[in-house]
Amino acid sequence: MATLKEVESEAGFDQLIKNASPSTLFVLYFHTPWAAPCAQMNTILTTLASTYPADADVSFLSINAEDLADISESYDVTAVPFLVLQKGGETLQTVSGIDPAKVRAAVEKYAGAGTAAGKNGIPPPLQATPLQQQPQTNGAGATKDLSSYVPKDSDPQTAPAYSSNQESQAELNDRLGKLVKAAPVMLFMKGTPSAPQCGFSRQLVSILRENQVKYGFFNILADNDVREGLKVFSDWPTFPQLYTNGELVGGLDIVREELEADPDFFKPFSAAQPAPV
Ligand SMILES: N[C@@H](CCC(=O)N[C@@H](CS)C(=O)NCC(=O)O)C(=O)O
Repeated sequence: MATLKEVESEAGFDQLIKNASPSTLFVLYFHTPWAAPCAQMNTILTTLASTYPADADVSFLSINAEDLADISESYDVTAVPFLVLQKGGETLQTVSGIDPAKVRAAVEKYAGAGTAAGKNGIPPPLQATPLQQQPQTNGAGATKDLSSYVPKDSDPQTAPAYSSNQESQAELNDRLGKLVKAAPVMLFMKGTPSAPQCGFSRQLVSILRENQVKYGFFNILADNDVREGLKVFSDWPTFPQLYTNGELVGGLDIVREELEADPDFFKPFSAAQPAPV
């Protein structure tokens, strides 16, 4: 059966791509060791890979986005987890964040379905049950984003569907407490970095990009509990909200002020620096 292979070096990656047949589908999975959602994505992709035979024309590669910065830069990776589907040197599709159904649908679209037996081994969220559902947006592309979703349960597969009445206040606070620490820099925004749904969020994404900050993000339009809960939890009424090491920095205006006062504000979180552990 096919496996998810860790790419060890840029040279190794180049070699793999160069030697591949033009018909091989590459599933490039960018991750970092410190981003909690990547652990879930790892399980999802390992299971999905196992549904294909070893000689299938599909190659699942896991790439540490920080250690192999040249590769992640060449694929415009600004947040993890991030998936690129590529064939014959052409990017066919990207998937940002954890969305098991979307990941599986994307891979199957280009590689065909895996084996039925293997499919049965895919955790439930990969089949029908979404981890969260979101109200339909205006169709601008950010229909679902869970990139830095940390489930309230220890088992990611049993994370609750989006619903206001399923989660007590204490449970929500517990989830929010984990979410704000899901990555050293966490951005709670409207939409996704590639498709922001609000100008303030768009501007903050640009600032993070300019400063080469590696960050996790959460689309608050995907989860109204998080949207409303975070306003109370952090006593901050608007979005975007930026957190570093679990502490609220503020919204767009505050981030601008911080940067004005200290242009190196993001240096500890910059792609140029080793990731804090
Ligand atoms: N000046 C604010 C602007 C942010 C803002 O006003 N956001 C509004 C509109 S996008 C908001 O989040 N409102 C609450 C909501 O939509 O839930 C900042 O510095 O971040």
